[in-house]
Amino acid sequence: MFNLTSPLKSQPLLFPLTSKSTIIMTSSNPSPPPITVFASTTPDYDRAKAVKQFDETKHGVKGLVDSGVQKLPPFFVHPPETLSDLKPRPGSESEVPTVDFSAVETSRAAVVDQIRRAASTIGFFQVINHGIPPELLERTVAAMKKFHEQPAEERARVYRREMGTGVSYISNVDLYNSKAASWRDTLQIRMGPIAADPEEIPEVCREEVRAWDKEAVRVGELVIGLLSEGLGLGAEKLPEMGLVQGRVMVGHYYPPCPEPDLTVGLTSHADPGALTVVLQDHVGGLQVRSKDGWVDVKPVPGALVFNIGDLLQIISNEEYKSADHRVLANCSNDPRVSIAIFFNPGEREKTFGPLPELTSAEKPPLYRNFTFNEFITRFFKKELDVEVVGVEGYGKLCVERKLPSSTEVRVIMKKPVPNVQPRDLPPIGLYVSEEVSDDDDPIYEYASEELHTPDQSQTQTESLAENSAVQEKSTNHVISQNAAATTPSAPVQIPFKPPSQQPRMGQPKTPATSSKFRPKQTIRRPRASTNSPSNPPATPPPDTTQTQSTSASVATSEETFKVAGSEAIGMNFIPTPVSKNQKN
Ligand SMILES: O=C(O)CCC(=O)C(=O)O
Ligand SMILES: [Fe+2]
Repeated sequence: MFNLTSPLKSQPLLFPLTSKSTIIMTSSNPSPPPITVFASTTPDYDRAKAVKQFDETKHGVKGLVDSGVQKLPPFFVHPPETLSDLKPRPGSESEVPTVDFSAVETSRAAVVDQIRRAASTIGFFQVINHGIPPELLERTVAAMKKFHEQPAEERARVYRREMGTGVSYISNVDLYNSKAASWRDTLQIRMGPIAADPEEIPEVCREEVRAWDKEAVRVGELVIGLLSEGLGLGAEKLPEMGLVQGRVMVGHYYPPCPEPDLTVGLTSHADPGALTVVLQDHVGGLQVRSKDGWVDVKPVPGALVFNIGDLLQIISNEEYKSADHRVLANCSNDPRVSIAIFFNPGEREKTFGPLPELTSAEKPPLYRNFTFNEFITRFFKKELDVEVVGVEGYGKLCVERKLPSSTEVRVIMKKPVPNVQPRDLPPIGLYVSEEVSDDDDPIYEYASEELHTPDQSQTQTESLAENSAVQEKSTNHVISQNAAATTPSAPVQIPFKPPSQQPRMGQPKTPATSSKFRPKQTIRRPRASTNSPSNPPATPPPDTTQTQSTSASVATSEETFKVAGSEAIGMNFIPTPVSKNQKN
């Protein structure tokens, strides 16, 4: 899954491309020399052109390594705020527990407890003795490695950004939108609810990935049952919600990196779906963010790594935690291979939200109900759309628009917002609307009255039950600090209209409740698109990369919006509902 940290979390600022950056590396070397990155900052460096050229080779990062590169192409160099934070806390790996499933039969309650504890703290755990034959796991990793190490022409045959066939080999899903590329290539395969035609899956790994998917579903369902018990819901409740039917598999290949201190393998993100399982090889580099800092998820032979996704965090009303995680650039001599499966609901129109069993007057729902369709659309909109970044001054809601180039547009809401508390803030996508006017300039509009005026006529309970809003994690994080500083009074629950009544993209405005803001710079966006995450356009339009080189414009492909700034791998494969005559 997109900061990008999570699509739901605060994003680092864009990499300033206009000036030379000096990065002081904090390594074990007592006096590390400052590393000066001239790369992306050289005035005549045409980043957009370089990115496009790289993409058009269709050979991925592996192709670069095979060509003998010793220095990173500049567009792989990450910003100082990422690079200065690449080490884990020493000795912290023990925080990700390893759970032995051979005890499920004999001591189920103990296993449930171990999983519950991990899911509600660090959000990650490893599972051993899960019953998947070790040879199958080894064969699957070897087959995926073989795919990525085929002759470049073979790989190039499936190198594509569009997902129509359900199979795509790609380097950096967000290549055209991210602030910096990552040292990794990926083979993505849709496994459910409508699996890719097996003939489309590269033969070199076809049999293995299908067998791995089958076994992973079995273990995934068991894990979801145990997680369900951990919530006190019995073993059936979560499994009955069909959370493993929509599946995307990603086979990542992280080639050895010549300058691993200047880039990453996979940027920090949280997975948006319900649950993820990762089969990783021996190399290592996966890290999860704990409350005290980054923690290694060390390879354990034969183990599967499980992590809670955003959807399960929401369903569990935050009993379970969807944690940020990342992969460091590979500093070993061996390539790293990992194969993840994202478990998502199979039905996009089904409604999700905190389970009523998990809410009460003391534990009110922290999110409102939504369809998975809506959730995932918001996920993909998040990075490029307006984002609340803080409360400035006395209760002024500050939103910021981030673009894939060096443009940032900051909009300060004029209306004071007293008593803003993290939980009171609305989901941004539902409240900030954007229009393309006649001259193609977007107009930002904030329905301020509607949003922030508490409706005193409703009781708190009613407002929570009927109108509780989906909360942005990023909003929560950022606002909670700022709001605490500016609004010390007790939280006030502010009711919101149901999403269907909120201003949306392209809907007519209500002048009485709107304030208009014009961004400082012209931003060109498509007038309309019918593309959906499951139905992306064939290719980025020709001007996509070019727009990135000009700081005042934004990519014009709907697909690039959806994956914007995100490494939400595989989520552009969001499954469509299974039609009656099709099955997995
Ligand atoms: O490669 C890994 O170990 C993790 C992959 C991951 O987090 C993802 O694909 O979302
Ligand atoms: Fe992930």
